[in-house]
Amino acid sequence: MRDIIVLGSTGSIGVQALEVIAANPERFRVVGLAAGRNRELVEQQARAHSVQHVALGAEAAAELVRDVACDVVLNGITGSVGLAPTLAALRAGRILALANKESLIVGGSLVTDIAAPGQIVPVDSEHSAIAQALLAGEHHEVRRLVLTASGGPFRGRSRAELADVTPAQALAHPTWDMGRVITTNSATLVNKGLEVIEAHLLFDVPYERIDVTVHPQSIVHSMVEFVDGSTIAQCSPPDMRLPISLGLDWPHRVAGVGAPLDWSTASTWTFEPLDEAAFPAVALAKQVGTAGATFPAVFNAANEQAVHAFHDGALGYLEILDTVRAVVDRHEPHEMTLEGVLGAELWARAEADALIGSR
Ligand SMILES: NC(=O)C1=CN([C@@H]2O[C@H](COP(=O)(O)OP(=O)(O)OC[C@H]3O[C@@H](n4cnc5c(N)ncnc54)[C@H](OP(=O)(O)O)[C@@H]3O)[C@@H](O)[C@H]2O)C=CC1
Ligand SMILES: CC(=O)[C@@H](O)[C@H](O)COP(=O)(O)O
Ligand SMILES: [Mn+2]
Repeated sequence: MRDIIVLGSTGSIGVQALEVIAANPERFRVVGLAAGRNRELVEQQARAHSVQHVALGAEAAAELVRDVACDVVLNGITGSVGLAPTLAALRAGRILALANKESLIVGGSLVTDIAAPGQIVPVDSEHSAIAQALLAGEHHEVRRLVLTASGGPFRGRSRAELADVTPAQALAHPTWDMGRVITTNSATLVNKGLEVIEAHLLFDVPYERIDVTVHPQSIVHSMVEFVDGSTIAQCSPPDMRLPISLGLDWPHRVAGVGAPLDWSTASTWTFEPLDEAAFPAVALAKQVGTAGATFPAVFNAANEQAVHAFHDGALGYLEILDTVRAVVDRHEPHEMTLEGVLGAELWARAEADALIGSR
């Protein structure tokens, strides 16, 4: 039996995690829940799962992680506010099933330095796929990681054709049903940029050996190419319950958690290069990832501000990346301490807000 704390229990990842846990009561038990503002739903979840420990807000979530014994902390909070709970889970010696990619990206070495080997289990579908594929060889035998991207709702459009797209259009993801921020990030390809940094930090592969290919069907969740020319891919219908279940009990599989592929009907899987002119986010992410220090935190924080402004009607779609780039270009890196990272984030949010306000 594994005791689980679910952070972000009221969101897309959290709700699906609770489904996996409820369907496998002989294997998993929830011992703590944390949410942001949705008190009604988290209290309902606590009653349904007989959970005594509930927290609201990121600081309270970190406190919950420190105070309540468990085997696994699933971090499904959205945004870099998930950093404190991520650090708390690692310091408490818990397995961290990590959906909240932002905490790893902004924390960088602050997170990787305190994580024991295998302590972070990726829940992000691409990174779960890569972790599964890596079981096929040794680290020194890896030639490259290939992350798949759906391409989002605007795949195939030129930069000019992106000028007038609306928040509602950006939220119409072609293959996944996710929260608002990550869905918007999929539409700008910022999500894929963040995932390249996430892959570098999780798997210790240099940026020049991490590629992105556009695969609109979201069936191949990512791939590892080995030195002998073999490529190992992980494939399944797009359903986050599979990587969530692996996160809860890595590397063991939960029978029936996802539907298998249907090989009895004709289907086509396609791959195409990313249009970097229309979607410059991956190149910018590689630039900030390579620069390191507080640059990834600034990239993420400026993007979070710009995404909120886009949904508030204060910024156009193309201005999201323009704003992020302008903030990154002005950044003087801070020291890689927690104070340095939080200071850089504050600076980036203020800088982004000023740019947004001046438009
Ligand atoms: N959804 C998906 O399929 C995937 C998501 N991810 C990643 O997983 C994370 C969660 O995404 P997703 O579930 O889609 O997001 P949602 O927006 O659906 O859910 C976000 C969750 O975070 C909680 N939250 C927000 N702010 C705070 C806070 N200050 N303190 C505590 N909790 C907070 C929300 O609580 P409340 O609603 O109560 O305010 C909610 O439970 C993100 O990092 C995302 O990138 C990665 C891969 C796939
Ligand atoms: C399900 C998941 O892991 C998301 O991060 C997904 O990858 C988003 O799809 P995009 O490939 O469109 O960013
Ligand atoms: Mn992903």
